[in-house]
Amino acid sequence: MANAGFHEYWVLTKPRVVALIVFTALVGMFLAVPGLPPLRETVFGLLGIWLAAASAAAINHLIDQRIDKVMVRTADRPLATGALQPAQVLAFAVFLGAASMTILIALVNVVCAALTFASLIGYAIVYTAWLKRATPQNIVIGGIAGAAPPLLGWAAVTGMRGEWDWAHALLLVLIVFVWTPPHFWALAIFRREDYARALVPMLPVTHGVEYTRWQILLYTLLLLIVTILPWVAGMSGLCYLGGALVLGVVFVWHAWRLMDPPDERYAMRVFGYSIAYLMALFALLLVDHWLAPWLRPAGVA
Ligand code: HEM
Ligand SMILES: CC(C)=CCC/C(C)=C/CC/C(C)=C/COP(=O)(O)OP(=O)(O)O
Repeated sequence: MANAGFHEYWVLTKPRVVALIVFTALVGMFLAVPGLPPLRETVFGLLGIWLAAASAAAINHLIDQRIDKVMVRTADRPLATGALQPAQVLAFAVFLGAASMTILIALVNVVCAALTFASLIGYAIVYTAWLKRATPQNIVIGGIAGAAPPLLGWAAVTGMRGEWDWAHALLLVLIVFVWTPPHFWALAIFRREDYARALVPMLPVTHGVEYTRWQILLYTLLLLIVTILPWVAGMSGLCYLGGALVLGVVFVWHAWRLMDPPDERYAMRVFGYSIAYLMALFALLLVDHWLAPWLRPAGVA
């Protein structure tokens, strides 16, 4: 357990993944209400969601120790190298999870706390301990947990009371859900030998690279369609629609090129684009909501 410090614990929280997750929750909060969302629910809601996602990420490290040791991409993780011991990681994850639940229950609301807890269990236990090892559809089903944060943000500021417009939140969840397979499978194509060695049944290992490329193309096309829905539902305006179409067409173009890629690393370019895509798409939702209300159909908040 030599040399364990802040950095090792920070790495356990998958900080960059969780940062984007928290951003999608923030967008869910802003789109939930006209004007600014309430300050306390926004600040503590984001803190609670961040702590829960970080806790889930730490549990993922704990459960995946054996796999992480075998894969080149993950071999330098704190548990794989022995920089941290399993008991330390467990204590850290429980602390983060308990802090999250305390904050959400005391300062936000129970609906948000319950949905956040379900997402934590969904990713840390259902996906990591079970689905990941069981089926090549692991990340499709497990993707529900990673896609939930816009709904968690929405729940934080509305408590899901009253009107039914929280169905709009489900559109944001649907977008992240459909985005997840091309996001992950692009990386999995490049890292397929890692997964094969670790005996993890990811799609490129079980069904081959060609089949996975087709799936990526199909999901990016579906994503292009699904991202039109916020405009169809009157939740977002033309500013969003235009941006979403441009971003989506570029994603489809990348997926199309991946069918016959210029080089082996091209899959990682698609993976990199997927991250920039989601960031930009959610930023667009926010900008559209705030800066371009005049482009939205009359009467829609
Ligand atoms: C089941 C769902 C998901 C799977 C299986 C998955 C898988 C992965 C993997 C394997 C990596 C590479 C991590 C590394 O090399 O350390 C990654 C990176 C990343 N993922 Fe995902 N992901 C999922 C969902 C999400 C979601 C929902 C978000 C955000 C909303 C997200 C955002 C990111 C970001 C920002 C990175 C880059 C991290 C970095 O540069 O360090 N992912 N993802
Ligand atoms: C409470 C809440 C909002 C939870 C969110 C859950 C969360 C942190 C989702 C992130 C998804 C992710 C990084 C999956 C990769 O796991 P992996 O084990 O396939 O990847 P790895 O090999 O890099 O560990």
